[in-house]
Amino acid sequence: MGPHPAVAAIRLAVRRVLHDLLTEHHRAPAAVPHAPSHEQPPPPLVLVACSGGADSMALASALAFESPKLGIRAGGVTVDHGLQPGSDARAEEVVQRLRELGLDPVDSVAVTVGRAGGPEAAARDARYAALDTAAERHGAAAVLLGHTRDDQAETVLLGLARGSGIRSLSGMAAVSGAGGRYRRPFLELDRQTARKACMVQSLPVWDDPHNADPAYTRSRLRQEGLPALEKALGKGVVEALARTARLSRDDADALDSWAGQAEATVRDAAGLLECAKLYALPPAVRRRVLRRAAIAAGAPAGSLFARHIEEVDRLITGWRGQGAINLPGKVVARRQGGRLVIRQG
Ligand SMILES: Nc1ncnc2c1ncn2[C@@H]1O[C@H](COP(=O)(O)OP(=O)(O)OP(=O)(O)O)[C@@H](O)[C@H]1O
Repeated sequence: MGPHPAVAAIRLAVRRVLHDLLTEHHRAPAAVPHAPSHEQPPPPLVLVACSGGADSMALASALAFESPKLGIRAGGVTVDHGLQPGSDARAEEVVQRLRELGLDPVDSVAVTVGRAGGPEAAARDARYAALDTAAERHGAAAVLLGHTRDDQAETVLLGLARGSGIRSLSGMAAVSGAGGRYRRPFLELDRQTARKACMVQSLPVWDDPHNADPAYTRSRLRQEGLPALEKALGKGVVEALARTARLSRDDADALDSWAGQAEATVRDAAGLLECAKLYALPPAVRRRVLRRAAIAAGAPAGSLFARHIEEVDRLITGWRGQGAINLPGKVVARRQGGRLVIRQG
């Protein structure tokens, strides 16, 4: 008898990602350029980022099962955010469970969570910094994350509510981070499947109280928002939102690339943006050109919002002699004699 369907599903999702990694690994140029060609590169190491929750425990179990069959080494990392009493002991428990699955090396990394951008963003920043460091320390080819289709649906809704365009509707990428380090094998898998896979494999899981804490936006969306949407629109809404993410990502990528090409055509010989040429661009392309120019001038991408760009855009499309626009990073945009000047100071 084969494995339970939920276990088969998580293993298949991980196997696909491991296959991709192996293919990339064998295509990559040798780390030592003049090494004799008969020397095989060492087998790649893949780490699982594990909180001890159902999604990442299911991921860890599937990685432990699939990796030896492909000659891949598998390890794990758990991050202790230090936000709850006893979090260090829980992290040690996660380490224990990962070792019991046969993963090696397994690290527990304690981080200090700052305050920048709110508690959720600060914890995420600290976590990714710790995962990056762990991946580099071990020379890992990839770090697997347990985000599911439900997480993706939540991310799309959060992006929609921000009102900042299709890039924020495109959710999380299956591959992201420096050199494509982060992989999300469960992005097309629902949370219930991961939970079920843990249950039938008798894997103990830890339910993070933050996930149910109404103080957090994502928790409210998870507990109240999505269930209400499913009630109103039907169960298919999660899948539809995940599809929206995939389609929006392709659209956003295409528009970004169009804007990259358009930017060169709207600059004069001195490199200044010509307002008349900007005006002639489709609004979606023009706004992207303006965003690129603001970032190139020193505006931090993370604090440059759609409303900033809309204001700069009005210097082109709603010109009535208005003054300079102040942007984050002390960047100023002003219109001068048919040119748009965006620079710091
Ligand atoms: N403390 C942590 N240590 C290591 N990895 C983490 C930690 N918290 C989250 N991750 C990684 O990020 C993914 C998404 O985390 P998030 O908190 O959004 O979801 P979650 O529902 O808590 O996930 P899980 O059920 O796996 O705990 C996790 O599946 C895991 O891969």
